[in-house]
Amino acid sequence: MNTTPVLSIDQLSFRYNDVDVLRNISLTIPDGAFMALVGPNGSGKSTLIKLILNLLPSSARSQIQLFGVSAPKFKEWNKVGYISQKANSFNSGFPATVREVVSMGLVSKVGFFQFMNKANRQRIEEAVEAVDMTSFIDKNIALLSGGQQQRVFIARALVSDPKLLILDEPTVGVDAAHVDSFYRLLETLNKDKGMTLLMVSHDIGTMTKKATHLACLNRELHFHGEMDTFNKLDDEVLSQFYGHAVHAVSHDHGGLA
Ligand SMILES: Nc1ncnc2c1ncn2[C@@H]1O[C@H](COP(=O)(O)OP(=O)(O)OP(=O)(O)O)[C@@H](O)[C@H]1O
Repeated sequence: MNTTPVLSIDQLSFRYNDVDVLRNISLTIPDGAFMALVGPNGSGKSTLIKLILNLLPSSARSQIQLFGVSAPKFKEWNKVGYISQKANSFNSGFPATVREVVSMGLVSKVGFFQFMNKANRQRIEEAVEAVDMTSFIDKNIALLSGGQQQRVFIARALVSDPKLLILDEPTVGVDAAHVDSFYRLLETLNKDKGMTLLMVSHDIGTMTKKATHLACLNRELHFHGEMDTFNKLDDEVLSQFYGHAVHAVSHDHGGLA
């Protein structure tokens, strides 16, 4: 385990035109953590993820460090995998096999002319195996269920062997039967392979059980730390972080809508 945090953010603020979206965010993700980033609609979760991934170039990015390197200078993007919310609304008529979709995770990282050597073909097959989709490898992705398609997108993110996997509401649109196996897969990646996870979610109830660390965002960071610490907080303190919704969650472990 590495003592350099996988991600650290120091007093980051960001605004779209004249609207303050993120205020004074300081956050650390230790190597090997599974951090949940939760917050209501419009709280700035996707904006924060976009800043981390350089999808939103801004001078504010100098407040972010990835693997100990200032984000504007960071080059090792093969260490970072990303599964967006949109993966689940993928055009199901898209004519590509599982193998082809997963190979795209390498094309974007190493360039088209280098990617189809034997070693990379093997990496593609290993990524498909890791998500338990080997028997579907030459099937058209359009013929798969939502849960199976989502596994393929995870394989696409895994193929470059990332050290940090960022997931933006990955269970939206996935049927309940597949959500459980999805969390089992995340657990394997995190605990067995030591992959650090950052997962955006609305569902604080589920996250308190699955993740090791928590960040509660509502434009500002209301809580940031280990899940055990969060779970020991009493209702009064929780309400200050998150309003009445967390008060309810701490009793029944229901989800936040
Ligand atoms: N490109 C943009 N230009 C201007 N304002 C934006 C832009 N993108 C997002 N916003 C605003 O910034 C705020 C934060 O949005 P963001 O998408 O980061 O929140 P979120 O927590 O991810 O929300 P959700 O859970 O609904 O996806 C919202 O008020 C949103 O309307």
